[in-house]
Amino acid sequence: MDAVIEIREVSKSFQGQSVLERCSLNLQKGEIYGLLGVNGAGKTTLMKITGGFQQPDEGEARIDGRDSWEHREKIQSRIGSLIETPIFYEHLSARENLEIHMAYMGQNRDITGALEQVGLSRTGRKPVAKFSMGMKQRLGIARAMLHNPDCLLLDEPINGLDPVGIQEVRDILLALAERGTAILISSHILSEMEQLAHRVGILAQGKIVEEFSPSMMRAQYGEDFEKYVIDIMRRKQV
Ligand SMILES: Nc1ncnc2c1ncn2[C@@H]1O[C@H](COP(=O)(O)OP(=O)(O)OP(=O)(O)O)[C@@H](O)[C@H]1O
Repeated sequence: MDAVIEIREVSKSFQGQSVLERCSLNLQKGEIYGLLGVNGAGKTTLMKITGGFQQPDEGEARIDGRDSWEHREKIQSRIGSLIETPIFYEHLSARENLEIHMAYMGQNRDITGALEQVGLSRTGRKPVAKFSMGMKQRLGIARAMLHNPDCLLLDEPINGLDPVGIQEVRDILLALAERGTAILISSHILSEMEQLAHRVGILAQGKIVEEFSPSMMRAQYGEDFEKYVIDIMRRKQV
């Protein structure tokens, strides 16, 4: 089966400091891939390169066969992404922000349904400036998935969400994957990855140093599962 996301031997340095070093990974249609790594491991950088928001020094990222950097405008109009803190028109409401986004994407989708899905349907005319961090995060998720993208890039999407929000987002992502969306998601929270990801990759020393299926790993290691994974992350840290 063809991969929706293909990252091949991507390298990236900032001011001579290598962050990614010949990093490769693939994602299939309908797959949720969890990117796990310590602070500064390069997860956000990898997400940005995947979505064509940053140019790799070497190697390539492809979405649906297209080079993400070369075709970044087209790619970014097709994928959904939530990378770092989402930026909104702060003086406008949640609905107005989504309307502007839809106009930009040249689409007309069910904004009411999307707001309901993320629990923001009753925010009315309240400007985003008055939203809590979790509410902004929910709005970012609604915006990322509003146009039913084939591919979603989500950098720590449950950051700032309450347990209800986490459950809602988890259900939404599982349903999207069920319908065929490929989802690359980063998180620091292993238990969250376990409940969501089909495959988890540990990013350390600039590349994926270990890949596993959380359910198989749990079956194999039982209660020692977390310890095993944290040990790998610790050992591979530079
Ligand atoms: N534009 C930039 N200029 C300089 N350094 C950068 C830039 N972007 C990222 N870095 C550096 O690259 C490294 C990896 O950053 P990145 O944000 O990708 O890590 P991360 O795994 O997402 O971290 P966290 O879990 O803390 O969010 C860090 O040392 C960061 O300071």
